[in-house]
Amino acid sequence: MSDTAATAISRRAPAKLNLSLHVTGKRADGYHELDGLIAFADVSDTITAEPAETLSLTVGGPFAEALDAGAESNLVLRAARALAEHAGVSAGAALHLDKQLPVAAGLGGGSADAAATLRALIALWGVRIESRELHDLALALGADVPMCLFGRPAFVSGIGDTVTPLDGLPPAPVVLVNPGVAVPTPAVFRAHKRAFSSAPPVWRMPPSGVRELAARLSAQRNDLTTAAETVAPAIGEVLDALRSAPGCHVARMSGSGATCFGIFANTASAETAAHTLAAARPAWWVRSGRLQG
Ligand SMILES: C[C@@](CO)(OP(=O)(O)O)[C@H](O)COP(=O)(O)OP(=O)(O)OC[C@H]1O[C@@H](n2ccc(N)nc2=O)[C@H](O)[C@@H]1O
Ligand SMILES: Nc1ncnc2c1ncn2[C@@H]1O[C@H](COP(=O)(O)OP(=O)(O)O)[C@@H](O)[C@H]1O
Repeated sequence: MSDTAATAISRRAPAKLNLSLHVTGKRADGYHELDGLIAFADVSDTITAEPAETLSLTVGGPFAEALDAGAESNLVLRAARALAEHAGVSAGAALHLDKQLPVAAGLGGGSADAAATLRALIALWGVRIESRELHDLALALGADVPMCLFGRPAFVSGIGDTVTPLDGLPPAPVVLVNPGVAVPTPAVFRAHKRAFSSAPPVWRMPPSGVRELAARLSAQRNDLTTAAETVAPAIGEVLDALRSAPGCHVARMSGSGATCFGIFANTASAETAAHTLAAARPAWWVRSGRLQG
C-alpha cells in the first residue's frame, strides 16, 4: 500500500466522441470491424474511491436512475473486481459514480467509467501493474475500455482495440446533443445493411486548427448513422438542428448514437448554440465543451 491509500481519489471519465467511424468488415464471431478517429470531450462522469473493507458502489447525478448500482453487469464494479483479483488485493473500496453522461448514448460512458475506476483503484490500492497487463485487463472488460484508459485522440481499428495516437488535435469547441432516447448498440449493428467501406486515411500530421479539422472530417462519416436513425428517428432532427446553428462547421453522430456532436468555429458560437438548443428542446441533453488534445 502507498501513502495515497488514506485519502479519497477522484478520476474523470470523459465522453468519447467518434469523430469518424467507418464499418469495414465483419468477423466470424459477428463483431464488426471499425476504423475511425476518436477524441474525448471535457464533459465527463467522475469516479471517487475511498478506503473501505469491502467493495461498494453508490451512484448519483442526473443519469443515476438509468443504472442499477448493485448489478453484476455494472462496469464500475466489474472493473474493481477484475483489478482486485489480478493484483491480489484484499482491501475493498467505497466507490461513488457521479453519472453526468447519458447511458447507451454513443459516448462510451460505461467504458470510460471502467477505465476511470481502474485508474482510481490503482492509485488507492497502490497497485503496480505493467501497461501491457493493464491493457489486457481493460480489454477483457470491453473493446472500448483500452482507448478510454489511453484518454487521448487516436485512430482506432479492429473492434476498437487497436489504438494509434494522434497528438496535437486542436482543442475544438464542441456541442453534444442527445435527444433523450437510449439506443442499444446491438440493435444498431443489426440494422446496419450498408456495404462495408474502406478505412479513412490515418493523418500523418494533425490539422492546424478547427477549420482544417472540420474540412478533413467532412470527407469522412459515421457509417452507423442510417441504421441508428431507424432505431431513433430523432437523431435526424438533432443533426439538422446542429447543422443549422451559426458557427457549426460539421455535425455528426457519435458511436452507435443517439448523441451527436457539432464542431464549432469558436467557444462563443458553441455556447450560444448550446443555450439556443437547450431552450428550444428541453427534453434534449445539451452540453458545450472542448475536444481534449
Ligand atoms: C460501436 C461503438 C463505437 O465506439 O459504439 P458505442 O458503444 O460507442 O455507441 C463501440 O465500439 C461499441 O462498443 P460496446 O458498446 O462496448 O459494444 P459491446 O457491448 O461490445 O457490443 C454490443 C453488441 O454490438 C455489436 N457490435 C459491437 C461492437 C462491434 N465492433 N461490432 C458489433 O457488431 C455486437 O452484436 C455486440 O454483441
Ligand atoms: N457505469 C456504467 N455506465 C453506463 N453504462 C453502463 C455502466 N455499467 C454498465 N453499463 C451498461 O453498458 C451499456 C452501454 O452503456 P454506455 O457505455 O453508456 O453506452 P455507449 O457506449 O453507447 O455510450 C448499457 O446497457 C448500460 O446499462
